[in-house]
Amino acid sequence: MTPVSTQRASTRVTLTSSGAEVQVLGPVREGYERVLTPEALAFVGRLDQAFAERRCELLEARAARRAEVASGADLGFRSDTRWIRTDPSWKVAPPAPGLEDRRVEITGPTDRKMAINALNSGAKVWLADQEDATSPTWDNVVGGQLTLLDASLGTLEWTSPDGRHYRVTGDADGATPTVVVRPRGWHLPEKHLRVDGRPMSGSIVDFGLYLFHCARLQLDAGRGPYFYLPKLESHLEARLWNDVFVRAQQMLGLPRGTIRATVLVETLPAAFEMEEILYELREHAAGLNAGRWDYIFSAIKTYGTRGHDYLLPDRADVTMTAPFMRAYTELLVATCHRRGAHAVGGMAAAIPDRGDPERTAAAVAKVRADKEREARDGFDGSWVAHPGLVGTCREVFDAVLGSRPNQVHRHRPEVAVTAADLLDLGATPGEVSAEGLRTNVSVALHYLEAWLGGRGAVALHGLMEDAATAEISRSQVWQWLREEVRLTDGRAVSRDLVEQVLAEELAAAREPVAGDDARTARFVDAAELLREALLAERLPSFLTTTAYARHLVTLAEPPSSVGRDEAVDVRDLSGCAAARVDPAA
Ligand SMILES: CC(=O)SCCNC(=O)CCNC(=O)[C@H](O)C(C)(C)COP(=O)(O)OP(=O)(O)OC[C@H]1O[C@@H](n2cnc3c(N)ncnc32)[C@H](O)[C@@H]1OP(=O)(O)O
Ligand SMILES: O=CC(=O)O
Ligand SMILES: [Mg+2]
Repeated sequence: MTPVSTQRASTRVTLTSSGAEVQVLGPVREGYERVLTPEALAFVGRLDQAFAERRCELLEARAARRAEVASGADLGFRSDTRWIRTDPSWKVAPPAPGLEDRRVEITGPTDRKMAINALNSGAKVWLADQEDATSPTWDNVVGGQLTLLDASLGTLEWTSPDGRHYRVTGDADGATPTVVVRPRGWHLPEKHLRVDGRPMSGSIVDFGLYLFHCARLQLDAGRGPYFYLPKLESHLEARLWNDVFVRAQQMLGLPRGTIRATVLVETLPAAFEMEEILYELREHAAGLNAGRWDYIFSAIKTYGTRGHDYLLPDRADVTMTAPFMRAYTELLVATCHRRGAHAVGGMAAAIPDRGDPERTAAAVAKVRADKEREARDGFDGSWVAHPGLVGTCREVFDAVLGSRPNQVHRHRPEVAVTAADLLDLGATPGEVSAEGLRTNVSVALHYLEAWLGGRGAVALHGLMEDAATAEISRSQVWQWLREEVRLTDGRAVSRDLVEQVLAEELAAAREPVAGDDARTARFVDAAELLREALLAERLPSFLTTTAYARHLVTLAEPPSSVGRDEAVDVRDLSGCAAARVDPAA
């Protein structure tokens, strides 16, 4: 790697190297220098430089496709890539060490306590989440990398404020899960790190820092640098990731194919390109995951302006047995197994409550039923949100897999899913109720408040809520308002009704935190963000891009040549400011 020269201000590091000038605008707290080394920053800076333009083009392509569907064109399987789907000869790479058996995967954010609990949970895989379950504050981004570094070094420990000491001991046999890191999606920028005077991609930062520091440590431990790739909308986005992998491996002297990636099929457009996505990534592909929550959100985002035929009922009624959801998971399993890839199931949101055994039993029963359906359908393993659910998921998959590590051999030639099946949103049974409307507003409000406070996953009403579930809640309200849907109580959803429910929910949320100025202020900010998103003429692409730009960017000091507003343009949501229309808006 080219040597870099470093100038270090108290809280700002400027690097100059062959072509990459990286600035750290976030505070550099004690310990951060272990992750933000000149070499690591130069590495992510160069990667970002190499792929920034393509990232922005692909984000624009997302916006263009959404506009086409809004004006009446339908999604469909591509004709130009038909040969990929019909050529039976290609397969993805065989499973890498530590990824052969994925019967139970625990997901969770990368703070130290949760990480240790996940590593001790008995799961086969820990999805170390810098995405749906993480609020990307600067401290969470860098702190998460420190957690991953210490976990890879085997030195991860933590003491809670009440004196409880946490360390990694693994399961009863001392085994720890394989670590699979989920970086942020392509739409999110990292505004605390700049290269050539513009914000870097959050995906490249999360991926690049982990790869740089931990790839060799993971390989030495008999595993490897593994990733989950979120929110892809096309095979061209998979190609971009593959090219990033090839370049990154070259730069670090890692053999091609060392990295492995499991792609979340969690957007409606991506469901039409599952096979192409595996093909693009085939030397790095480990499998596909059915990311059900973002998938529902994407269905609303993509078809939400197409009228009653595409209207979804209350969130609680949009289950995995809805025809369009069933079509999606059936296609995913069949596609994966045809190509030798793992099919990994999704998240049942019910979670245990240690203060309420009855609620816990009901949650466990729900999760069991969900995992049983997945195991029967051919999935090779699935996700849980809580250590208390690891045993349930394992039991269910043990019963189907026995001593085999997976059921990739189980082909599903009988599965014949059409474009119409994937788009059959209107056949989802259920109704739109006043309670559903209120729950959506309440969940989105409470989730946003937590997110602004640095927590990316929370338990609300006995369910795990994260960025994906909150996006469903707010986009449903937007769609129901647009369609002026009649609720089961006879009222039509109107601006006035939405404003009224939001005001009532805000008042109810503020009451128990009266006297806590920080939380009160966050609820007010959350309500303002939510109000804009619910009443916007055009459904905003993501809640998190606006919330991030306005509230999560904490500069140690602006770069000397520019002021704060210029350094962090709150209108620039994606870091693609040059684009005519911000594709993340
Ligand atoms: C749509 C998607 O993308 S799904 C994937 C992304 N979402 C996630 O990963 C959410 C993961 N789950 C969570 O974050 C948590 O379970 C929450 C926030 C929902 C609930 O957490 P809590 O309120 O702390 O639950 P609870 O009090 O029951 O936790 C009991 C213990 O289990 C730990 N725990 C709970 N969930 C997890 C987890 N996923 N990973 C590791 N530890 C966990 C808690 O830290 C706590 O530890 P402690 O006893 O040492 O204090
Ligand atoms: O990331 C998973 C999802 O369901 O969304
Ligand atoms: Mg998701």
